[in-house]
Amino acid sequence: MRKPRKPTPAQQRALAQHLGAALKRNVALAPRTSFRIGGPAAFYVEAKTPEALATAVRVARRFDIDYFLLGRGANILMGDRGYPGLVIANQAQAIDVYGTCVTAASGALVYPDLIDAAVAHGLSGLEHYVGIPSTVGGALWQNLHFLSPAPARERTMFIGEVLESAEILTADNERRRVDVDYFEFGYDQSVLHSRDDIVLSATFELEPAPAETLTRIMQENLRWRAERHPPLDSEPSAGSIFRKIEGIGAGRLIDECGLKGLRCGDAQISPRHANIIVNHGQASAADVCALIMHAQRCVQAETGYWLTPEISFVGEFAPVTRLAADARASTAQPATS
Ligand SMILES: NC(=O)C1=CN([C@@H]2O[C@H](COP(=O)(O)OP(=O)(O)OC[C@H]3O[C@@H](n4cnc5c(N)ncnc54)[C@H](OP(=O)(O)O)[C@@H]3O)[C@@H](O)[C@H]2O)C=CC1
Ligand SMILES: C=C(O[C@H]1[C@H](O)[C@@H](CO)O[C@H](OP(=O)(O)OP(=O)(O)OC[C@H]2O[C@@H](n3ccc(=O)[nH]c3=O)[C@H](O)[C@@H]2O)[C@@H]1NC(C)=O)C(=O)O
Repeated sequence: MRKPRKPTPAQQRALAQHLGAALKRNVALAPRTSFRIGGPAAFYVEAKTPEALATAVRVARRFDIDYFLLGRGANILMGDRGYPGLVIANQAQAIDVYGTCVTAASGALVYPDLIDAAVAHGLSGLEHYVGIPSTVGGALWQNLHFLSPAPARERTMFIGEVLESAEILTADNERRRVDVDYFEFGYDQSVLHSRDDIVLSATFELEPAPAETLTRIMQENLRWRAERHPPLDSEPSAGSIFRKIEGIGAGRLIDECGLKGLRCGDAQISPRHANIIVNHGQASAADVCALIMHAQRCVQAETGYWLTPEISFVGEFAPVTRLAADARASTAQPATS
């Protein structure tokens, strides 16, 4: 990814002129990410509707201003020096239900808002993703997934299976309705990784189902997550740090290298799940990067596998100053607070 640039004075004037009072400066981003890490956005705008989202993106593109589209901030590590360009926070959240179809603006939260709306109408297809932090746009970007219902849990289910169509803003700034095939969904994969399209809204085709079935699936899935993953509210994280290694498991490799519980500053490889790094309060992006690099080196040296990050690294990063040796030493001294 190209290093984002600070807008020139002429670009800053264009932003102020076209975004008006909605444009904010120097806005803290850490509270807007699930990791609660990272420096501020130099320029920041909240888009409350798909139209406002399309406008903000068009302005940034027209004046060649670097921008980042922020969803729930659940799959990113924001750099300690923040984002020097324009952060567009997607807060377009309208949800409409017609028969068995649910249409949501791309900034709507999959959980709780979209799932609650579907379940309240007795509609099945989205309840599997309960407890996973994501906007609708982020969910299509990554083809949000979870295991099929208990007790079998025999396969992975993907949100692409219930997507009917979406409205996108193409890289050429055209608003277009596209169907599910357009997305070329795979595991953690969609066409959005390789094209500059923005999802504005999405329509899901769901199936009627008894309320008891939907409630049971949601309770079982919430329990599954609570048993395996650190709680997001008290131990902020970005979910899995590394991509899945099919049939082996990134988490298993890190665990087998004895790295669970390893700390660097306030960042720690979760003692509960080795593929999740948690922030104990004041962790910096540099602390997280030190743990990532350390895990990559250890796993490669001991198993021959290279761990590829699943999260996106956004903005400007300070150098990693605390290194593996410090991190390893800190495991010998359990935190006192
Ligand atoms: N399975 C699990 O347990 C978990 C899964 N996740 C995944 O993390 C993601 C979190 O979503 P969210 O917090 O909303 O996303 P983020 O704010 O973390 O942004 C992640 C990326 O999504 C892309 N994106 C976001 N919104 C849109 C949009 N409207 N149109 C096109 N691309 C978009 C952007 O890609 P770009 O930079 O290319 O524009 C961005 O880099 C989901 O995909 C979810 O599946 C997260 C935690 C746990
Ligand atoms: C949490 C995420 O997604 C989750 C998703 O919730 C669940 C359910 O579908 O399947 C994946 O988890 P996972 O725990 O199976 O993935 P990995 O981290 O690769 O672990 C694989 C296996 O390793 C073993 N494992 C895991 C952690 C650990 O500390 N020790 C260990 O031995 C477990 O047996 C586990 O099943 C997704 N992770 C990835 C990287 O794909 C996320 O994307 O942020």
